[in-house]
Amino acid sequence: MSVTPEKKAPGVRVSGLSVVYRTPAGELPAISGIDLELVSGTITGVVGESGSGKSTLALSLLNAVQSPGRISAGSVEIDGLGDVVRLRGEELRKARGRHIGYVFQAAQNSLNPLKTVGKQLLDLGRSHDVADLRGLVRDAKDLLGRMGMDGARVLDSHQHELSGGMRQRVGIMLALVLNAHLVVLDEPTTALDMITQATILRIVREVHQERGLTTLVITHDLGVVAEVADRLAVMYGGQVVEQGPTMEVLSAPRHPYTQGLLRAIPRLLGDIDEARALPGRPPTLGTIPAQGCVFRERCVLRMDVCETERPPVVVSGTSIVACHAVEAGAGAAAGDRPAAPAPVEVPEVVGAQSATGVHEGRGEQP
Ligand SMILES: Nc1ncnc2c1ncn2[C@@H]1O[C@H](COP(=O)(O)OP(=O)(O)OP(=O)(O)O)[C@@H](O)[C@H]1O
Repeated sequence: MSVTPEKKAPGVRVSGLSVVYRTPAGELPAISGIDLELVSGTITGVVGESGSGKSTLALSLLNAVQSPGRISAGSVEIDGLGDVVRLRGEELRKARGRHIGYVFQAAQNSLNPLKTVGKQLLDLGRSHDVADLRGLVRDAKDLLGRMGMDGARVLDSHQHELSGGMRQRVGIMLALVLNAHLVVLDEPTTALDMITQATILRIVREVHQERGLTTLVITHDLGVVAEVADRLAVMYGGQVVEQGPTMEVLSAPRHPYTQGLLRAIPRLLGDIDEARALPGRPPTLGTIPAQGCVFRERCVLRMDVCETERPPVVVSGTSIVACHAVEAGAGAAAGDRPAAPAPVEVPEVVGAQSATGVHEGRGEQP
């Protein structure tokens, strides 16, 4: 298959995507049957608790799921590249970096400690047949300068000479410098202080607009998506349970899980007791229910059908929610509706508090 990438923000359509990991108990699904569209030129945020499958989804966009994992079903159609799940070898290597830029979790620790950043930049350029290496260095300095750093100094530095926030910005520079038009950022601001986090989110937004990108931001922090994302997808137990325009989802969440996540965020103003942690724990690979609704164990709207049937997808405008109770409520007369919790406020502070409490990054690299 020949790859003829378009040099403009590509649209991405993820359809029926499932990934399994091999375990002593057999192959178990980490994500199953995911449908998600990244609209050309927009920023999509994917949010969910640790283990919900966010990083696995991000890796799938690059066809970079490593053994013991594998994509077991579905497709990832990227405009100009086709179905990435079918790409192999050199085509796949070229697609990554050149057409799909990415910063993976723990990017802060993924630089080569023995080489300067500049040397690694040149290696990257050569491996992608960049003819104008001077131009590449110029672009890198420019990007680093935009992110508030002295580009020349950073390129001359080794990893240990840079702070965590600086390394994170170097990671973002390396994701953008080959001029990819689809960019995947997995936890771009985790482990950064609030000021650095706000700076990085502003840069992500600015560069996205200036360069005309399609961007996917993976995070466990609802404050981060509220800050940068045009659209939001909420993951739980390896499935997307709600998606739609960010402000719509945050101001009128319909899935009980999204409602629970929002309630768990303490406010700057107001009574701290009003923040209510979502009771229970998210499922692990071995405990994701094989049938029915993956969220039912923690759900206040649980019904009998949730035990056996995967929730139907309820579409309303450009928002989608997968929930039996929402479907029943939407279809029933007002008096018969399940008692949906009241709407919740949009988070006020960027990253003031993780939506999900503790975050456990593993720092896997493709
Ligand atoms: N290499 C692996 N081998 C076995 N199981 C894995 C592997 N990588 C991920 N998993 C499992 O797959 C599920 C999804 O993990 P994933 O890392 O995609 O979630 P996540 O939402 O990104 O979590 P986090 O925010 O902690 O990174 C989890 O149950 C995880 O334990």
